[in-house]
Amino acid sequence: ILNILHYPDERLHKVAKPVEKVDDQIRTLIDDMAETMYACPGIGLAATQVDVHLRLLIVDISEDKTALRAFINPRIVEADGHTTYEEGCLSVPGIYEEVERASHIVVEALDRNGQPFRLEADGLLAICIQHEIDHLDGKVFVEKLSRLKQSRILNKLKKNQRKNM
Ligand SMILES: O=C(O)C[C@@H](Cc1ccccc1)[C@H](O)SCc1ccccc1
Ligand SMILES: [Zn+2]
Repeated sequence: ILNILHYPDERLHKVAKPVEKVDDQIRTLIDDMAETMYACPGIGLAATQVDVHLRLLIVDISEDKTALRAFINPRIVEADGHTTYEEGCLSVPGIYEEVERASHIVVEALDRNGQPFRLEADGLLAICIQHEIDHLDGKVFVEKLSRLKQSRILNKLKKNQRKNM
């Protein structure tokens, strides 16, 4: 199980670098990230969140954890429509806020064997992939909200940390 960085950790703002070679080390990282994600539980996880600043994310929105997909060097090549969803984030525990994103996307990426693929996604899968790619670009969903909401969230997180000390 890998340690997940918690907002407002500055490392969550680092921009991830492309994966040069899809080798066994990358495949081990994918497996470790999947184990970590399922344990939370979560339906998505970006390498940035486990302090590995490489352009790699995993998603599995299936109920029975049988649809794990790895996206290496993902690029959104088409994005249209609008949808809002009450998002959460494993790096911002306890915070859920409405976020607007594209409702349909086409993503190109490499899979865990280094093979290129193209995926069309709608609904929760599209939302999740956009949320994870934001992590690779050093963005956390709470930063899309108003300044007022962000300050209230930071205060709440600080209060939670004091409580857990
Ligand atoms: O922190 C993450 O990146 C994992 C996120 C992925 C996600 C966020 C918003 C909307 C969809 C996916 C979640 O914490 S995974 C937990 C979860 C589970 C079911 C539905 C939404 C979020
Ligand atoms: Zn997140």
